[in-house]
Amino acid sequence: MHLIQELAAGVLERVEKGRTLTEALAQAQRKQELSPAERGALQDITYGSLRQLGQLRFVLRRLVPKPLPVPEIERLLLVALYQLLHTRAADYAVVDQAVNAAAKLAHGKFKGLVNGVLRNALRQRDELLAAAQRDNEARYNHPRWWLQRLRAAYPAQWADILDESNRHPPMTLRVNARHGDAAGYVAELAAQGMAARALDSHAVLLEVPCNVRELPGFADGRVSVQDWGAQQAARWLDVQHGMRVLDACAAPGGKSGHLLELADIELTALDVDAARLTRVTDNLVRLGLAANVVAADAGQPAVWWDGKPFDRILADVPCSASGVVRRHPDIKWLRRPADFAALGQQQGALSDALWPLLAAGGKMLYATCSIMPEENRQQVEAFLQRHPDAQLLQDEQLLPTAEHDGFYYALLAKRS
Ligand SMILES: C[S@@+](CC[C@H](N)C(=O)[O-])C[C@H]1O[C@@H](n2cnc3c(N)ncnc32)[C@H](O)[C@@H]1O
Repeated sequence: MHLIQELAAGVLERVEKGRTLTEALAQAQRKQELSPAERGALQDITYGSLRQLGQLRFVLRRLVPKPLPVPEIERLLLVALYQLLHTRAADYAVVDQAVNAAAKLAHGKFKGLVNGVLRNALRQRDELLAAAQRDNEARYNHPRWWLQRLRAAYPAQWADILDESNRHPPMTLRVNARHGDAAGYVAELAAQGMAARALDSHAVLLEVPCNVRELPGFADGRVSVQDWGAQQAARWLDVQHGMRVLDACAAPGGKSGHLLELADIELTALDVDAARLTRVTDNLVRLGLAANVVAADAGQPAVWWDGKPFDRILADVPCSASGVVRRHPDIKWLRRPADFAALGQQQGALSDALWPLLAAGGKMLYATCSIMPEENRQQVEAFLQRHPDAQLLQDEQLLPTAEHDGFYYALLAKRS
């Protein structure tokens, strides 16, 4: 098991240096042949450590007031503290493994320190956790600047949003409307001993997340995994048979698939990232549906657009992803306050570039998985100022709850 601690500490290091958790985990798994159980353990420990990083750092500084000269030892301690404070792993085993892992670093100089710190953590557990509750970054496990922004935007809800963002995410399914509905699929799951409930006509919330291989009909495209908040996009766009539709930021293709399930449309699924775009193709193959899949920059339509206007455009623009932090706990530590200016610029430029591609009387849905107003309502207000032929039909800020992630949608119509 000390191998898992070492790998987990390495994943934390790569995230600290700016890699996403998904990339860092994939790299660790490529480097080392792991059994399915070890892969699961590595995933649980890294996701958990990043979810609780504010608290773990606070506890570590209480036990060792100054950062250690060897950052690998710091990360090893954070991982071991996560295991001691938040998992059912046997205390003695966690400490032994961390000491063995420390023996391999810095000529074993910190073996004794690692042993002492972890034993102190166990002895002082209750006091340390109580003290962490009194420090906002430790209590809410988000950077201080993030707390301030959220507090300003949501004076009444900020603490609930943060608590929700620190929970494990729900696993929600979208039943392919071409093959069935939520009520029928819930019954099918029940017959297999899997508890679930319908959220609407085609969305199903699983009581316990599972591997997709256990889902009846997954391989045949009868069902997909998609958060309920994300499922609102295709519904809002209200696609009808025969329409020309553009999904301008399509990868990995969750919303493209949903749009195609709802009507026989001519869909262009575009994304600038050719590697991510292969996942759109894979998803559509599994669903047995087809689109014109294009690797190109949505902001440069002259390069790829045939000049025929679209009846519907989905602009699911790149964003801070602040509404899906519980699925990607690295996000809150990777983002910087300065990112919002660059993201806002990109969001405005993409919306402006896409607007001329929309037919008169057509609709464009501006979407983000962010809860920050500067990426959402404020972007749309500025867009409406720049485009007098645009009318806001409806917008909604979804905040993360037990049933869905945080999303923003604004449905814009082009005056005829
Ligand atoms: C929020 S994700 C889209 C999620 C997708 N709509 C879904 O439901 O599965 C944003 C996507 O925008 C893409 N993107 C970023 N800049 C782009 C650009 N200039 N043109 C096209 N796609 C872009 C990214 O590669 C990323 O895949």
